[in-house]
Amino acid sequence: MAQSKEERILNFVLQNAVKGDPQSVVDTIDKYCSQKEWAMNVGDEKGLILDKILEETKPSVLLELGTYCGYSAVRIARLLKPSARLLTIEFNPDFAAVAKQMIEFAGVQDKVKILEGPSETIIPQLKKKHEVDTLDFVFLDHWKDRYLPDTMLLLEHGLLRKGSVILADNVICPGAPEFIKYIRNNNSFECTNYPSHVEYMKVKDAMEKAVFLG
Ligand SMILES: Oc1cc(-c2ccc(F)cc2)cc2nccnc12
Ligand SMILES: [Mg+2]
Repeated sequence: MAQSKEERILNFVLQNAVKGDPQSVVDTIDKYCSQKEWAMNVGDEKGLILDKILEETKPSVLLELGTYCGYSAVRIARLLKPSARLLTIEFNPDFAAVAKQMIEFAGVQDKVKILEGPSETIIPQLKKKHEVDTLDFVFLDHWKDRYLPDTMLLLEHGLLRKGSVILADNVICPGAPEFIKYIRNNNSFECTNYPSHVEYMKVKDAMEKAVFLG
């Protein structure tokens, strides 16, 4: 079978990054995707915003929606304290297979667990099947029309607590207008916008942070 773009990214990492060094995996993916083939990783510019918010929040239990090749899972895991855990949901089995190898090569597999399937099915299972009480940090980076319904699911299933941080990628491009309209008009959330650019491009984008007030 012809190689996919995601397999080409993985192979470039396996051949050029340092095994067990998450920073080198992040840098190598950025190098490939800025010079050879564009891919929808959060990238280094928005990645630095993600890093800063993680360092301010110091989360222990994290959820990511949209694993893709595992770039942000590795980027997040490299900053987590030893006891912290990241659950990451990926709908596409081919992407999940690449991400699994990426995460293992980076050496962060003890902190990251990939949950394969649709977010609308997995979110309701987090408490009973994945031993989650509440989430400290949620990174929304999957299909933009799922941002609002999945946020509603998190609330409905009591997965957010006072101070839980939701960080959403791509609120300008491709955009998540329904999510933004809801979250900015909901008094239970304190929102902050972080202007940036689409990964590896000059096109404007932004991330939105929403802190749940309980
Ligand atoms: O960060 C992203 C960027 C884009 C994207 C695609 C095409 C463009 F032209 C511009 C931006 C799509 C994404 N889908 C899911 C998760 N993250 C995404
Ligand atoms: Mg994105």
